[in-house]
Parts: sequence; structure tokens; C-alpha cells
Amino acid sequence: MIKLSPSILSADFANLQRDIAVAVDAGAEYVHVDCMDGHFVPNLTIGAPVVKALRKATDAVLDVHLMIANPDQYLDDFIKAGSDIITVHYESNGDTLAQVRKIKEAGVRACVSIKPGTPADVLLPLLPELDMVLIMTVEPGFGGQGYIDACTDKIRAIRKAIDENGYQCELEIDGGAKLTNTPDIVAAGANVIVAGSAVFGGDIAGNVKGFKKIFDEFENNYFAF
Ligand SMILES: O=C(CO)[C@@H](O)[C@H](O)COP(=O)(O)O
Ligand SMILES: [Fe+2]
Repeated sequence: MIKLSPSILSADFANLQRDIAVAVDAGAEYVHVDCMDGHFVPNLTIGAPVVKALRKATDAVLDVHLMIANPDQYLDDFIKAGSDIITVHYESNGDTLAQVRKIKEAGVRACVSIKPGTPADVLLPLLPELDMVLIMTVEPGFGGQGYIDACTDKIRAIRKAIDENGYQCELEIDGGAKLTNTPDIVAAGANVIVAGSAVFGGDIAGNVKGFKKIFDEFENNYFAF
């Protein structure tokens, strides 16, 4: 099943509960929370206290994307805050596999992300243990950037590895997804689409429904053959 994970980085920060409710009521499966520390990326956003507040404000699946230099220092906080999915970056400090195991032992779904310049191959040994993999399709740090076309081959490569080995691992992409390029992104094999500016810029419910319509069309065509 193809899912939408709206990134609240582009939502109204003074009305997060309201904007999340609109997106979820319109059909969004996940809610993507971009946590940035000003070190791993040149931007400073949300920390565990905000995730904790969101946990009280919504039953939605909180898809927490950690763009932080030292996950080992903060994983406990994000676990306790009520994250449903935690993504750590392969490029962050520490032992990525140990971080994945710690997340899973806490009963939280674990995901590893790679930046556009990191080859997909580094994910292959991790895939058997992952609940989700996240291919960044922009340089992490900011919403509203353009999709990097060169990342599409990495989506294809990871989809192939997941399917050939029968791994139970979702394939998420993040950055620059719009209604116009999403058909190509799902055709390449992504099944979780993060979209920030394309959801929260303008009519939130209408934008979510636009993405869902593309997913439905793809799934109907795919299963028709
Ligand atoms: O993690 C990030 C950026 O670092 C993303 O989640 C963006 O927030 C997605 O925004 P759009 O590119 O969809 O506007
Ligand atoms: Fe993100």
C-alpha cells in the first residue's frame, strides 16, 4: 500500500494540532516530524518535547526523522516522547545498526536514511533489520526544495533488493515530492511519500486527496496486470 507522510515542517507551527488533523482526516497515513539540531544540518527545528506534545494531540502515526549529529544522545528522549517510527541517518555519528536495534527493542519502528550523496549500497546489510528505509531526494535541512532526479535510481535499487529478498521494509522518499513527479516516484518503487510544501502550502485536505488519487490510480493499474 502506498502511504502519504505529510511533513509538518511546512505546517503552521502555531496550529500543528489543527493542521495535522486536517491532513489525517483527508487520508494521510503518517505524520512526518523533521527534527534538526543545527549541526547535522544548518537548521534548527523540533525536539523531543514537541513530539511528546504531538503524541497527546493526535493518534496519528508519528514518523520522526532525526537529522541530528548524535542520535545516541537523544534516542531515549524520542522513544519516550511517543514516536511510532524513528529514522536515524547513516551519516550521523555512532553505530547505525546498534541504534536500529535500540529503537526496535523499545517497540518503535526503525528506519535508516541516506543523503543524496550517499550510495544506496550502504543500506543493503541493514535492510533485513529495518522496518523502513528513507531515501532523501533533497539535501536535508529545509522544506520546499526541488527533487533531485539522480536519486530515482537509488529508489529502484532499494526496491529491487527489498523485493528480491522478501524483506518486510517500507521504502520512503523525502524531499521535493509534488503531484507532478509522484507518479514517477511510486513507479520507481517508493511506497511512503513525504510531502511538506506540496501538502501544507494551500488547501491541505485537497492536496492530500490529490496525492491519494495518484496512489489509487497507480495501485489500480499495478494490480490490473
Ligand atoms: O526532511 C526534510 C528536509 O530536510 C523534509 O521532510 C522536508 O520537510 C520535505 O519538504 P518538501 O520538500 O516536501 O517541501
Ligand atoms: Fe524529513
